[in-house]
Amino acid sequence: MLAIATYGERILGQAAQPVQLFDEPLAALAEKMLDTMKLAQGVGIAAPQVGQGIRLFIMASHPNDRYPDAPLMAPQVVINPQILQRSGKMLTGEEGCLSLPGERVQILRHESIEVRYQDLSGEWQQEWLQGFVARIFQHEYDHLEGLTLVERLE
Ligand SMILES: O=C(NO)N[C@@H](Cc1ccccc1)C(=O)O
Ligand SMILES: [Zn+2]
Repeated sequence: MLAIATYGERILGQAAQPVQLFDEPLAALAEKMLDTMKLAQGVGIAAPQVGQGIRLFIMASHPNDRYPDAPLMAPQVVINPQILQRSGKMLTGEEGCLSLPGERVQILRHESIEVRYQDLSGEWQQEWLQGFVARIFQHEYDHLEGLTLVERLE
């Protein structure tokens, strides 16, 4: 569906802007991002990766060829996310990035995080995430800050 920017493209190094309008075009973008992510066998995707410099990403952990052990969750559209708390405990785990095709690297992340974000209707959600889903959230959040796996390599 949408073209995915690859490492080195300017937009991946920029901080994204907060979302203000929770309108139909935003919902349409989220839908296209989900389709694009599924086609690429992904478990998450951030708006800057499809050329949109806004603070929106999708988390959609599900077992597939690339992540056979991934837990199944309903896809979640995350808008204007905040990380409120980070566990002291850190875990190293394997990550890939749709903007770095073929790369799989070991990355250190917080084991659990408390997060707050808006959904497509603008409603605020607040919850604790742990494990692989917390990992995806941290990975996607990095994209909104203009960071990729490359900047996270120890
Ligand atoms: O590139 C993206 N999202 O930005 N997609 C990654 C998401 C991800 C994050 C953390 C661990 C594993 C996988 C993917 O391989 O589906
Ligand atoms: Zn990525």
